[in-house]
Amino acid sequence: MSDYEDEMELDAPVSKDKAIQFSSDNTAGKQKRIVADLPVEAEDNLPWVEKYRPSTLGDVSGHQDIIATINRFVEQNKLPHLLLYGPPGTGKTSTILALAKQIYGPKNMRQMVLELNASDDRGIDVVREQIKTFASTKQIFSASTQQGSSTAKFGLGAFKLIILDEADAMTSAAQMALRRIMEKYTANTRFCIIANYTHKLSPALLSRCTRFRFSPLKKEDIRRLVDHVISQEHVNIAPDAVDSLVSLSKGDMRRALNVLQACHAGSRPLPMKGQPPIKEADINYELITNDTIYSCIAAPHPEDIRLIMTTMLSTPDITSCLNTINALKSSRGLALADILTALAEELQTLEVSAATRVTWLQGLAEIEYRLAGGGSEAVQTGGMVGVVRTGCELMGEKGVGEKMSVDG
Ligand SMILES: Nc1ncnc2c1ncn2[C@@H]1O[C@H](COP(=O)(O)OP(=O)(O)OP(=O)(O)O)[C@@H](O)[C@H]1O
Repeated sequence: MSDYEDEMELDAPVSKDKAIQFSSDNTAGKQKRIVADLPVEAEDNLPWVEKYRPSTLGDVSGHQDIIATINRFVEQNKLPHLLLYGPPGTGKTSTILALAKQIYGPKNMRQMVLELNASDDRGIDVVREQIKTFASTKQIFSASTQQGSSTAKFGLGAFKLIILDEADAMTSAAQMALRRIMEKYTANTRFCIIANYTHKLSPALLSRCTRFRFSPLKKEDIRRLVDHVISQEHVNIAPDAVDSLVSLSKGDMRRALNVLQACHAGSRPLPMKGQPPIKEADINYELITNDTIYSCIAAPHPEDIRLIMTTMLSTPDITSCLNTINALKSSRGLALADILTALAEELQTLEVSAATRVTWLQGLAEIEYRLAGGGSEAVQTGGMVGVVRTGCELMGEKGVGEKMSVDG
């Protein structure tokens, strides 16, 4: 799509409802995020992660300290270069987009914000050409014309904003080039670097930014948005399934929303007597259960993990132990990597001697490492049984057996 067509699309008549629209500008070979007004129907078709993306800083779940500090920067008109880092799906991109919207207002974001996904555009040419061109051009409107933004009040409209998403994928040459550009254009540009890992970023770049770590979201923060989406989208889900969804998301809001949407899409409307329903809210969907959530996430069910653990702890005969586990793995379609994660958590709940615990943790960590490096699933399954049994031998059969009977 040409820039001209982009403009036409933004100028098209629309309803009052607004949403962020994404567009891939293939001509420039880069991803661009475009803020546009969308009709309500178009908004309905968005994936829930986009439909419910926070549109103001106040909508961002959790990270209260970070949001408060960023708000203070804006109030004092002292926005530094930012580095937002942390695990996926915790709100880094959402936070900076909400901030940009607050500073410039939705209408001016296209002129004032350049968003580059460094995974695609990681070369030195991008830094040299695209960023330099954008950073060096002057803005074409004054702060006072920016409707619906806090810019006029705070005078931040003087700055353009460059968002470098997934910057840890940039080459080191591009990072070197970037640090010069950051310095050169500080008078009229602020950079926001987003990354999962800071160790892949050059120290020179790190020292130029104020860093904020986005930790995995707390369960209550995920639950609040999940509950909101459930009621907005009329999802029919059992309460214990919501609990499982929230804890299996492990602090990743994107994962929680994607799984919820996938499960909802998979649940069929129940047959109704009389007239067919007119509104979405009137349709009754099949109940989403705990099992639906586990199979959608492809996580092993806690009962299966408990059975695997009990088998290993109580069966000294390694061959029959392996046969039972392999049969369960193939009947339930379980992957060893998933079993290891859940098993390590489950073993932690047992009261065992320090020597046994160390043997288990160290051994499982090694197996996970070998598996990630391409080790054979069958051989490593044997390794897992060996590690757990070695820990049991250290305690003597009685110790572990007694604990298992206490836990039931
Ligand atoms: N803190 C949050 N509050 C509300 N919604 C969130 C939050 N974090 C993530 N989300 C939801 O998850 C989606 C993905 O979030 P976002 O793109 O901000 O994650 P990210 O931390 O930048 O992840 P990545 O490192 O993978 O780029 C958003 O569209 C939003 O719907």
